[in-house]
Amino acid sequence: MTIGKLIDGKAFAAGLRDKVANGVAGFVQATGRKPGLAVVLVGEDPASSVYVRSKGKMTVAAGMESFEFKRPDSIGEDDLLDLIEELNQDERVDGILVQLPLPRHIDEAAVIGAIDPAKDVDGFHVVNAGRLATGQEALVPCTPMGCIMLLKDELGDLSGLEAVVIGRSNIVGKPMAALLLAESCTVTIAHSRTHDLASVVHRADIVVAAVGRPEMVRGEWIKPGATVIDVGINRVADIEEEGKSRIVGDVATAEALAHVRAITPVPGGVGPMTIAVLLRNTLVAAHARAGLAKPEGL
Ligand SMILES: Nc1nc(=O)c2c([nH]1)NC[C@@H]1CN(c3ccc(C(=O)N[C@@H](CCC(=O)O)C(=O)O)cc3)C=[N+]21
Repeated sequence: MTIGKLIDGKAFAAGLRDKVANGVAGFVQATGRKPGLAVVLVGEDPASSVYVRSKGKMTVAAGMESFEFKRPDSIGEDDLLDLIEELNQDERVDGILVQLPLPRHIDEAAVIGAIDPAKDVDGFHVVNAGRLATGQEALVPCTPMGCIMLLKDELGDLSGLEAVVIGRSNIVGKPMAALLLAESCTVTIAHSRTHDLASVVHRADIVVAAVGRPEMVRGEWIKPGATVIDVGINRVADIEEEGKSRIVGDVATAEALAHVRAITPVPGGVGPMTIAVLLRNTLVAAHARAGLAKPEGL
């Protein structure tokens, strides 16, 4: 049996961050200031803290200004909304990211809705979601945008291809489907209520798995020669070493490799792309806010 290829998202993301760094240098020359990204973290979740730290490091490495705001779990919604309003008004801030999920007592939609859409580098505001859905210029959610970049790099023109997205979240599934549709794919959104998921997936030339269930998509589900993007990041107990954990995706990668043309690994696939696109979106937002043309090649 032939073996498919692993898509090196880590390397692709590094290349994208280099392009962003070049674009940042141009922006600094044109405006005399650095693009700025503000990240807001509520609570002490260790995994979230790790991601926020790594975002901050990569922001600075790309030549941008990083502003981090940590607030306790106990923060009231009003105080969080006040912070966002401050960041909306701050001229040094081009991008605002509020790390999700938020504590249960805070209305996530209200917080996202308070972000200036021009600074919404996550692309979660309804204005950006609506612009994406209607084919207008928008800030696009980082993870789906990263997936599209990997797919176009692997396959070239996507038009006419059968794409199945598993998962219907506002963060990945829905914007992913909108982007695939914009590339003229035939798009199906499958989810937890879908009947006979295996058969639905078997139709697909492109599979995007974003369900958050470890290795749920099995190798035999995959149509021979399909390209698979695994968005899942699931921490599971390591059976080899007691007390240790490892990260697996939503796809049984080893099985799938016997069927696919190409598949993204976890880790080292979509995850690094998410942060690289966040930097890209921050640079794009900075250009728009400064009245400059969109940076080329990004
Ligand atoms: N407003 C908001 N925007 C986000 O974009 C957002 C968020 N909230 N909340 C949390 C999730 C999670 N997330 C990840 C980003 C990069 C990796 C990543 O780089 N992962 C590496 C390393 C994985 C590891 O070893 O821990 C990989 O997959 O290779 C993972 C997860 C962004 N998120």
